[in-house]
Amino acid sequence: MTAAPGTEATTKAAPGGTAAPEGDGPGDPFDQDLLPAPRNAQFALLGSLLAPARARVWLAAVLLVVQQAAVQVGPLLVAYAIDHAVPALRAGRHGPLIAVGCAYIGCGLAAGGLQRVFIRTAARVSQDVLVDLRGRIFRHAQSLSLDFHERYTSGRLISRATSDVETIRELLNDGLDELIEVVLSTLYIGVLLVVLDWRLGLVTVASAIPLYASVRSYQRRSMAVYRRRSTATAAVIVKFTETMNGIRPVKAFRREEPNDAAFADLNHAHYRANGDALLEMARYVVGSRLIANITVAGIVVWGAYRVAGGGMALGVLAAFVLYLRRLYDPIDRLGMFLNSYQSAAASLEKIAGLLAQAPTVPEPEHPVPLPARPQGAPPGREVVFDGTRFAYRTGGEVLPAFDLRIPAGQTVAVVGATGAGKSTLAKLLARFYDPTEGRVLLDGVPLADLARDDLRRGVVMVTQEAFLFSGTVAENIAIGRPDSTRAEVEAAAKAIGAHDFIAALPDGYDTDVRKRGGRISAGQRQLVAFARALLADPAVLILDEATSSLDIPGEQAVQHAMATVLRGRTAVVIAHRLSTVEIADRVLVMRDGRVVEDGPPSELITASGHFADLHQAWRDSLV
Ligand SMILES: Nc1ncnc2c1ncn2[C@@H]1O[C@H](COP(=O)(O)OP(=O)(O)OP(=O)(O)O)[C@@H](O)[C@H]1O
Repeated sequence: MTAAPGTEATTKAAPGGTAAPEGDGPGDPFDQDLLPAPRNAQFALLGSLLAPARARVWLAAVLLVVQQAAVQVGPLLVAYAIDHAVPALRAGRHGPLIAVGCAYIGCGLAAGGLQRVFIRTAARVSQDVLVDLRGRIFRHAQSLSLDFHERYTSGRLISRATSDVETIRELLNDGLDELIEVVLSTLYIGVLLVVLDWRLGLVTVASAIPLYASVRSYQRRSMAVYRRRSTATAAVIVKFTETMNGIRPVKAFRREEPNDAAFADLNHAHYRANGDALLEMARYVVGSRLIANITVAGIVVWGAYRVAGGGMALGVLAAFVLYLRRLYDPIDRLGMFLNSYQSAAASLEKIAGLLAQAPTVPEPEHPVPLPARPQGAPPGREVVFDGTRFAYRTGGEVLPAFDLRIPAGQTVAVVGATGAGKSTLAKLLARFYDPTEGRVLLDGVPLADLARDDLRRGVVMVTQEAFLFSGTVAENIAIGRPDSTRAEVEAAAKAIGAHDFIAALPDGYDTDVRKRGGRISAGQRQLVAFARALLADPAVLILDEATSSLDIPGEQAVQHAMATVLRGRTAVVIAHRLSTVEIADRVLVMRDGRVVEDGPPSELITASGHFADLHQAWRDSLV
């Protein structure tokens, strides 16, 4: 047995359900949101996400280049109207003004049409990227080994897949086109200004130097703030999900108030990080507007003197001022873009760190098939622990040089004090972990060499939490063998003795286990888990027997079901009940990661060893 039910696969829960990730100390990367990744992994990730949409990205870029050209013609037309169409009008010629008006409307329509196509193309690209990214996070998180999930909490994973993906969505949907637009319009306008009047143009271009410095300093300062904000967001999500996951211990230990206080602290830290981010943004906007306004004022004054002196046409000055507005207006939006860029960069870094984690229990490169069972051989398969040593990443050695042979078809009950290493033995046999040294063999084939499908068919572990997924009772049983028919599902349930209670549910086998009326008791959940295992029909079944005290009829039903599911295969039961030990062919007593007694139950009971003492204690507890 390991942690409290429901927490086994994530973390060891502290009282109150506020699970703390286990770490190697202050330097443990798993204490941080940011996991170690190769340099520039985030750019490689972005590149690989955009690669399938390369053609669309180019199309969007070309559309934007043409669209911006159409947009930037406007002030030139105004200059032409002031300097040429108005004098022509004074001379009685209407043609130039009508031509300018039509050209203005034409450019506006073209820009609008192109923008529409661009938005649709960009939206497709960003949707594809997001779907791909979410899928990659889910698939990768699922493929990572149990030791990863025990250290990196599920709350953090959720925040990677939700809030981090969301910030990337914001960048892709609202920020990226903004940046390209700003860069393009700056280029167009810069060239047009120098062409219109090179002296004033150069002054404007010179103003880019302090503006660039302002952007760079904002970027530097805000990166740290955005990292902090994204970590604070994740902390809020982690606290929320972990508290709700552990709502039972929260209630049992009356942890509501301390939890409220802890959540309020995290919420406040998030508020402060958010406030700091906005403050940085405000500083940037104020600074860059000041630079822009000083430049505009200087140009208007100098330009006015030159117009008055006849060195410059009025229309050109008007176009200049219009262009300056267009040049400086996006500065605030550039800040907003940098804002979402910083958030997205921080999120992308975290997601890249997650995706860079390799499973510690990898699929074999050259899988070895399980040998066919000879005719007449006993059912099940032989299990051998061959010089197996094992230590969790966080902690000392749990199994020191472990040797064990379980012949095919044998039912072994494993008993021992808490922390003796029983669950660890079971998890090594289910290949949740690989041994630090030595091997675990199934009919002579190391588990590490078995293909995933062979391993799934070969070894099944039923944990005591008997987890039910959302869906119907029938679907939950069919997880054991997804291609099974309804008749096979019902046959398994009948064999286990679960049919009657399932038939009595509001919709029988089609009852949704998460909906009202579909709630089933702990003992019934165990029966569903047994039916699932029976349907899977593995060669080796590992059972982490529930310790929860069932009522007597419930206990009897579970005992009967257990006997059914264990029959005809190799079985390892982490036994907590006397009755379970009695149905075993062999009992292993474990202490400190070693087998200290090994034999049939009847022999061990009469001997004067550890098992006899345990047996006596059980008997006494039954009185
Ligand atoms: N995920 C883990 N990370 C680090 N140490 C662990 C982990 N799981 C178990 N341990 C440690 O390994 C040792 C053996 O634990 P194990 O769960 O195998 O014992 P057990 O015999 O099944 O005990 P119980 O009946 O209480 O579950 C214990 O000292 C435990 O603290």
